[in-house]
Amino acid sequence: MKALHFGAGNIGRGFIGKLLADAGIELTFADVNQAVLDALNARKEYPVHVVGEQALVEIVKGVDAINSTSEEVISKIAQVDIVTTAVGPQILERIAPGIAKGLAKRSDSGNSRPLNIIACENMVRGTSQLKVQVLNALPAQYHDWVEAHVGFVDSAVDRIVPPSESASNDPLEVTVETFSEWIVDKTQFKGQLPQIPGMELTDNLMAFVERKLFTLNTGHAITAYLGQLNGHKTIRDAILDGKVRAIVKGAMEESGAVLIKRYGFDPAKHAAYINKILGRFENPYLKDDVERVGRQPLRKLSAGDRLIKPTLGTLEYHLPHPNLVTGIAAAMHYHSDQDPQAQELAALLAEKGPQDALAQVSGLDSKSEVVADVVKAYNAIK
Ligand SMILES: NC(=O)C1=CN([C@@H]2O[C@H](COP(=O)(O)OP(=O)(O)OC[C@H]3O[C@@H](n4cnc5c(N)ncnc54)[C@H](O)[C@@H]3O)[C@@H](O)[C@H]2O)C=CC1
Ligand SMILES: O=P(O)(O)OC[C@H]1O[C@](O)(CO)[C@@H](O)[C@@H]1O
Repeated sequence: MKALHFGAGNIGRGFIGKLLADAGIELTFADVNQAVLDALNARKEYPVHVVGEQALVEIVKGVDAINSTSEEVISKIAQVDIVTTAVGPQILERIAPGIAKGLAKRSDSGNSRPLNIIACENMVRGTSQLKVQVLNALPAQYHDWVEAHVGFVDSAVDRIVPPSESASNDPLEVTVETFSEWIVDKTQFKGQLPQIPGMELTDNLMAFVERKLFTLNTGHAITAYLGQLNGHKTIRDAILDGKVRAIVKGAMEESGAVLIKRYGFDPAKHAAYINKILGRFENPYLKDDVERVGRQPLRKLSAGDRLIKPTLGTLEYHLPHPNLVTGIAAAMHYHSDQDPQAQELAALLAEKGPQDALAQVSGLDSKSEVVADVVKAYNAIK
């Protein structure tokens, strides 16, 4: 088996790429970070520090790398059996044209072996969104062939992998938590279902995507935003602050009530899932900055993402949402000199004020009660 993985970053090296290589799959990374590409091609391996009760270092072997903007990507797509991505939601549209060219070459070369593409991004059905972008870039004469031979498989990816503070300045070293969960939609594969240890196959993906995105990521983001407001630099410090913890736990429970209603989750099991996540946020072995988790606040305040989607669910089922409201208000106060979206958010708030800025970013009705509640919380924080 051969695989091409776009995005040799934290999750790419620390989780998805590691699972593929450990399964004996011949793995090539595609990235744009030349230092990472050169190091991968020079060494063909890299260390993963799995931190927890017992820290261990696992060496990922038999990997190489190509530049994501090169023609080599096209020939790789024409030959491999699996393509995975972990580039960030906003980058998917940039890799779609290269994937389209590769699929055309695969068809023209008469390669009828099934190819499965799995986007591993913090998105709801990110691969289905990538499929639309690939088909938009692919001449219509190939579309039927793609439907017959290429699976676009949605997934839920869960492992906390902060940027590694490599003591040895190794650009490849990555530090990961022990916990990991990669769940893929088995109904979308073409050909044989691959048996990759650590990759769970399900026919009920949406329940798992929403459980992860609207529990872990919802809680994580609110921890980051309240953490910054309370002067904490790391997620651990923030979640150990009782004021922050109470609101984060409350928000995950409010979002959880929606998930329990929508997917019939067992309430006791879901409460345990929430408590396990709070423990993961406390992880003393991970150094995770609030800036990483709070990055790109416009994306995180958008309608289908971790703050607004759960709140819409509470409105749909007439469930309480005071802690989600506080979390949204805290997100609106997020600031970062390095994050263009944080600067854009601040400019929008200065120009339009909280009510209209929130409505524009989230798609919520500016005249709605929930927007009024958020504005009140936003001004109270101010
Ligand atoms: N870090 C984490 O704990 C988790 C991250 N994720 C998701 O994984 C995705 C990646 O996140 P991270 O690994 O944290 O980010 P990262 O920034 O560490 O990795 C992204 C990689 O993509 C590369 N890249 C940028 N443009 C590219 C292009 N055109 N072609 C190929 N590669 C390109 C970057 O050079 C970088 O190496 C995001 O969607 C994130 O939401 C999901 C679960 C956990
Ligand atoms: O990668 P994003 O969506 O910007 O957000 C970072 C999130 O990804 C994760 O790393 C895992 O989903 C969380 O640790 C964090 O909430």
